[in-house]
Parts: sequence; structure tokens; C-alpha cells
Amino acid sequence: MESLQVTRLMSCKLSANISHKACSFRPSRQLGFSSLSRRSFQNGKLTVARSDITENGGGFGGLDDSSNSNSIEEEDDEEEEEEEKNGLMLGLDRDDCGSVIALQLIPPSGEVAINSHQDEAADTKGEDEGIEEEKGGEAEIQSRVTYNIVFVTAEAAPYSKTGGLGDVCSSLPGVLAGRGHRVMVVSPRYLNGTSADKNFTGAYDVDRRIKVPCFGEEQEVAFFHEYKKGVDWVFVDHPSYHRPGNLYGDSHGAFGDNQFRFTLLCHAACEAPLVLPLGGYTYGEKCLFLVNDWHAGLVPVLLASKYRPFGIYKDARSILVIHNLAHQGVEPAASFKNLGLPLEWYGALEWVFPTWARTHALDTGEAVNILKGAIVTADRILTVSKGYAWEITTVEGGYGLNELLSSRRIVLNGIVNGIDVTEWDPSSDEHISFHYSADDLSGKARCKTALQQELGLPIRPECPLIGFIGRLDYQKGIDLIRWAIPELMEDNVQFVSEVMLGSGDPLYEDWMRAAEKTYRDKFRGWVGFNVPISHRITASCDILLMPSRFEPCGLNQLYAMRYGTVPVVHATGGLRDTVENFNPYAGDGSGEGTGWTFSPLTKESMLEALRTAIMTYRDHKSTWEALMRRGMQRDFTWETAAIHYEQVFEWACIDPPYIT
Ligand SMILES: Nc1ncnc2c1ncn2[C@@H]1O[C@H](COP(=O)(O)OP(=O)(O)O[C@H]2O[C@H](CO)[C@@H](O)[C@H](O)[C@H]2O)[C@@H](O)[C@H]1O
Repeated sequence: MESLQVTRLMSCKLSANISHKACSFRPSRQLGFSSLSRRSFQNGKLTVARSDITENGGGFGGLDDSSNSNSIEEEDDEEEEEEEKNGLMLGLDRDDCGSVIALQLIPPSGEVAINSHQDEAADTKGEDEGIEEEKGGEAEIQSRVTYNIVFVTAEAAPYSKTGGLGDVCSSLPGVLAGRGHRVMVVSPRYLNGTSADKNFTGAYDVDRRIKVPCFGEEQEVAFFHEYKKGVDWVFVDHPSYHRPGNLYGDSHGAFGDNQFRFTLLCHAACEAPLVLPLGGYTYGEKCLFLVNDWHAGLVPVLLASKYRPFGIYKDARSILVIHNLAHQGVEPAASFKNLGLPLEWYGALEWVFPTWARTHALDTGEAVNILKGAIVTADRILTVSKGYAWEITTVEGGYGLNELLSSRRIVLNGIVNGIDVTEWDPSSDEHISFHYSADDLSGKARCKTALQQELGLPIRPECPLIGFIGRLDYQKGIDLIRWAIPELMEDNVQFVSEVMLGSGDPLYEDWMRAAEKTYRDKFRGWVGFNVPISHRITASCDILLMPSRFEPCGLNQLYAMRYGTVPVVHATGGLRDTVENFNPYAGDGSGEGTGWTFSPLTKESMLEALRTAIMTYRDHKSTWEALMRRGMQRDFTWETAAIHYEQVFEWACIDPPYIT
């Protein structure tokens, strides 16, 4: 009986009979599932009272009595028709089954019907496209089918960024919004007491507090919101996101409570589409969650375990996007009880370390692995290049998850990331002193001189300048650079690196300082995370070196090619997919390719590739310029990637939910 009541409440919410007026004018009466589930599980029983339903305006839709739904529907249909004729306030978007999927402003007939979100997104695309849209060219940039998309991510630039995840979750949402989707990005509201906090000043408290069951307590979280570039940027606010350091740790290492912080993010992200009346109305249940990396990995598990059993989110889908399989969110098994999941779901996250990885004789190796939970519950799995999609199904690249990933191969795809071609544009980049393009490369030479001057290197336009930008991480292969530097410095080259150090890496900082002293005229190491400097290095260098051990996609090689900087990369993952190895004999001797890929990952093969590149730079100027131009002319826009994403959205929605 009690469960029946829950079902009934849910069917109120799911019904297409929801009055759109009730939806938009009474958002404050909407009820999220966390508060429902809190009530539901008191004393271990389901105890939703009928009075709760009416008291809250019938929950999500503000429907007072579901038994009246038919008559309401008829009245609404008439009103809708009338309003559409007159070009009145709101209209309903329905899917093929009649479910309400969005509300939109309806201009008087005769004008192009684009909702306000799309309008603003289109505004950012420049006047020409806007005009074309009004002329009916809308179809060219709009997706055939549009979705309510919810990105869940630990970082989204410019609000928060430590690496490529921040870049992707900054650009892709805007491009999808521009193509007509309704897009929300949910990430934490990090405040660390530095100037970075000002990134959040445009986001306002939406005055919604929810309590999520997490770590044995009910945690209250707030939501902040900023609507920008057609995207609803939603920031989950909780004291655990306010502390000095970067997003994940400080000089003492990773924060000890990261599992807690990101569990909270996942619970809040599942509630956000239900409880936040963004622009006057909620996203509702029919969403597509884009779950980025382990930090967001509990989302599909929550959908399957906490919501679907009660009829909520049964039309939602989740797509796990793996940016880096090396980080999986593994914690001791005992922490499972903290995650707010039903006990019987332990198996989904269960993880046992192989014997060799255990720390002592009594260590049973039992753990919970959040990324594994996402892999076994998500509807589809994506990663950020085709090459990496294959690599993660192999023993070498699977980090213990290869068999599981292989078992889901049928729903596993790779889509190469795009780049923000507005932010990364050598003809207008605000961080570089001189601008240039494929038609006129002279500005690049001036950028090089400017950087040499800025870093106190001898100004030598003819000397090949090699760059490296990255986090100090085993993945990025900086140890290989360290071994190779003495030999490389014997050559007539200069080398600049910008490295963001993690914690406990004084070795590398010391090494860079020592290298600067030893190779005073040739080597500079910049320690820290500085976006303007990364732009200047990208623009000024002749060669960008990326000896990554593995690289799911890699963005720096894409930025480099766009700036006419020739990449020399290890042939792995997305690097192999995006950098075409130079072949001087192809194209009737005019050459083809955009850089050099080397393999195996050894000091010798890296140096050999670098020497070939240096020789080409010195002795074959026209070949070099052709290489630069080919890279600059490649299409790395997000538009191309977004079309592939939409294909995957469609596949996700064709299939029933993986876990029902
Ligand atoms: N010291 C520094 N100062 C300033 N900026 C710095 C910097 N160090 C790095 N950056 C910037 O951070 C970004 C790093 O991009 P990567 O593609 O290398 O991502 P990362 O390995 O973090 O992410 C993972 O996710 C991305 C996105 O999917 C994948 O491309 C990648 O292969 C995968 O490992 C670039 O924008 C780069 O310019």
C-alpha cells in the first residue's frame, strides 16, 4: 500500500498531464526525491503520506489531484492552442509519447520559434549565423532531436580547472546548447580564498536547500546558478568545497575526504534536475546524464538503485565519459555504507585488489571502486578518442577494468575531443603579444622572440624552441624528458616547460631548478598553473613535446597544431589518433602529416623523433611551413565532436535503460 502511494506520486510526476502553468508558476512547491526518500525510509519503512502529496502540490508538477488529470489535459490543450495562436507566454514541448520534455516561449506565429536559451547561445555565434537562422537556416546548426542534458563533473573552466576535464566541460556544454539542447552542468562551488573565487561571482544562490543522506548524516547542500552561453551552470555548495588548495588536494596530498565530497556532488546532481526551477522550470526526469570520470561515477548507480525502483528517472539515461581510467575512486570496502546506497548494491562497486597489490599479509584487498560502479550501471560508455576506447579494453591500458569494459564493448565508443577555437585562436588570442594565421605566420616568430625575452633566454629566432606543458604526473612522461635533457641539450636547441606540480614532487622542482642553472642559455622550467603562460608557450614554440605514457585524448597537441607548433608525440591513445605522422614522400613528394609520432616510449626513440623534427626545421624551411599550415588547417572544432555525441545520445535513448 505504501509503495503504491509512492508509485502514485511518481505517476503524477511522470504524467504528461502536468499543467505547464503549475510547472512554471509554482516552482517553489516542487519536491525533490531526496526529501521524499528521507521520509520514505524512516524506520526502515516506506511512509509517504497522502497529505504529503497534496501539501506539496502533487510533488514535481504541482498537480493537485491526479484523478482530475483527464479534464485538466483537455482544458490545457484548448488553452495551449489559444496561446499558440496568440503567441502567448509558454508552450509545451512533447516527445513522441506525449511526455512534456520542455517548455518554451512561443513568439506570435510567423516568427522563428527558438527558445531563449537557444537564442542566447546563438548570439555567441556571431551575427552572420544569427541572420541565417532567422532566414530559416536553423536546421544547419540545430540537432534533429534535442535532449535535456546534465553534465556532472568535478571541474568546468573557467570556474574550476586543473586539466583537460575542465576544458571539455567548459566547451562541449555550450556547443550542445547552441545546437538546441537544454544543458545543465553540475559541479562543486570551490572556494579557496584566492583570486580564483571571483570566477563564481556571477553565480547566485537559487535558494533551494536539499538534504542528502551521505556518510551517516543528512548533509545540507545549496545550489548556485549562472546562466551563460546558453548553459545552466549549477554549483553545488557545501563547506567541504571551501578550503585552500586546488580542487582535489593541497601541498600535503589529495584531500582525505574526496570520496565524501564527490559522493555529495553525485547525490546533489541527481536532485538538481528535479528541484531546480532554472529559468522558471525544472529539467524534469527525462534527462541524459553525462557522467564525467569517477567523481561523477555514482550518478548511474544512484539512478539505478535509489530512483528507478520508485519509478523516478525511468526515462533518463546515463553516459559515462572516461577522460582518464587511471583514476577510479577506490577506497576501503568499509566506506560503502557512507555512500547512501542500498546495502544490496555493494556488488556493483565491489573491487578486490590482486594479491600483489595488497599491502600486508592480512590485507584482503577488498575495496569499493566508484568508476567500476559506473561502468556496470551506465547506459553507454564513451571515452575521448577511438584509440583510447580500444586501449582500455586491453590488459595494458585497462587498469584492471579491461575485462569489464570489454564485456560492455557494444556500448563503448570513442569520440575525439574538440577544442575551444575561440579561446585558442592565434589570430585573436588575448594572452599573446602578436597575432598570426596560416596565411601570415610572421606573428609567430615575434611571439617566439617575446617569450625568449620574457624567460630571459637568449633571443635566437633560428634556434628550435621545444615546449612541454602538463601536470607532473606519471602519465605525462616528464621523467623521460628528465633523462633525455642532458643529451638533448648537447644540440643547439632551447627547451621550455610549464609544469603543474602535484604534491610531494620536490624532486622535479629541484631538477628543473638545477637544469636551469646547468643549461642557463637553453632551459627554462616554469612551475605552476598559469593559463596565459600556457598560451604563450603554445604560440611561441616550434615544437611541442608530449611523451605521454598513455593519453586518452590530449588537448595540448590540438592547441599546438592550431598555433602552427609541430607536435612530437608518443603514438598512444588520442595522440596517435590526432597527430598524423609526417611522411615526406606522400602527396607526390610534397609531404603529408602534421607532426611526428614515436614508439616505443623510450628515451632513444623520443630523441630520434625530436632530432628528425629539428633537422626538418633547420634544413627544410618550406617543408616545415607546410607542416605548420596543415596542422593549422585541421578541423578540431567541437561541432564535429558534438554531432558524434548526438549519435550516441540517440543510441542511448533507443535502448531501454541498462539497469531497470
Ligand atoms: N601547468 C599548466 N599551466 C596551465 N595550463 C596547464 C598546465 N598544465 C596543463 N594545463 C592545461 O590543462 C589542460 C590539460 O589537458 P590534457 O588533455 O593534457 O588533460 P589531462 O591529462 O588533464 O586530462 C584528461 O582529460 C582530457 C580531456 O578529455 C584528455 O584530453 C586527456 O588525455 C586526459 O588525460 C590543457 O588545457 C593544458 O593547457
